[in-house]
Amino acid sequence: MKIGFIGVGNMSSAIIKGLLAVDFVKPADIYVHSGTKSKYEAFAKEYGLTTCESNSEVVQSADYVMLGIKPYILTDILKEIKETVRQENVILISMVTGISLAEMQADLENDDAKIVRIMPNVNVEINEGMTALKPNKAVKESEFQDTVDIFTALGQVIELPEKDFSIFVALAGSSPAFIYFFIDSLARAGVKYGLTKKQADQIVAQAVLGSAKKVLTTDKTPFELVDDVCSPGGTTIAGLLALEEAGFMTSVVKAVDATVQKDQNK
Ligand SMILES: NC(=O)C1=CN([C@@H]2O[C@H](COP(=O)(O)OP(=O)(O)OC[C@H]3O[C@@H](n4cnc5c(N)ncnc54)[C@H](OP(=O)(O)O)[C@@H]3O)[C@@H](O)[C@H]2O)C=CC1
Ligand SMILES: O=C(O)[C@@H]1CCC=N1
Repeated sequence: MKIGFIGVGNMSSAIIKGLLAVDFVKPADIYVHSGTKSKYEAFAKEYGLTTCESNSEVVQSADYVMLGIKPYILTDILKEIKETVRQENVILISMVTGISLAEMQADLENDDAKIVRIMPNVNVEINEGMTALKPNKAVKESEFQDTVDIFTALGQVIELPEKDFSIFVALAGSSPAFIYFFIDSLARAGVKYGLTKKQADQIVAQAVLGSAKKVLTTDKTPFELVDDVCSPGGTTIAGLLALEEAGFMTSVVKAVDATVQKDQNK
């Protein structure tokens, strides 16, 4: 399988590193092109990837082409590659937030163009990603299965209707930033009490990792797990009530609301 990337920024490079880590494809079977030649050439050289001279050349070279570009340039890029897309049996995989399959087909002026809309997160780099996928009608079952296989190699996958992509962005696409921020805040409190930041980061990250694994492996709900940690009259309930007095759950929901709103106003 040959996989192309139009745009090799934070998200595409995380996907590439994750794929190479599990030998999903040979480095030379990954084709890249981005906005700045010096940047994508240096990245390609470091990982042994194949460079292309244009976005259209990526479409000519690869079977599956990921669109790893910002929403505001997607229309221009689709117009740039639309003739090549017509000529090649290529499957486009768009990770671009807020742009529907129908909008992309319209930009390509081609309802037969094969497109899978996805929403990954940066943790694909360590093969612990969470990716949502939705193919358009033109994508064959075997082609969609290939796309699912790519992202299964990079973590967990879920097929979702497009109407759920905005909330998925908040819960999985953007949430690593919220979770890193939570980890940093908790660790910083550790520094306030005399730990080094390095010690505190490690302690908190392991606590978050263990808690996430527990949620994924138990039949209990997260709320029941909260109860299990809160000893009557103990330290945890004191901390938990202070967290809620400061509006923890409301803050989290507000973050999700803002993320969803931004995604829908792209
Ligand atoms: N970052 C994340 O965690 C996630 C991002 N996404 C989505 O992925 C997409 C990419 O995001 P991200 O990787 O963070 O963004 P970056 O800004 O890191 O990367 C954008 C890429 O687009 C390239 N680019 C700009 N102009 C062109 C052009 N004319 N032709 C080809 N490539 C071009 C840039 O090239 P250069 O730098 O060489 O100029 C760069 O490689 C966005 O739509 C985002 O919403 C989705 C899920 C998670
Ligand atoms: O911030 C963004 O717009 C992208 C989408 C999800 C994560 N990063």
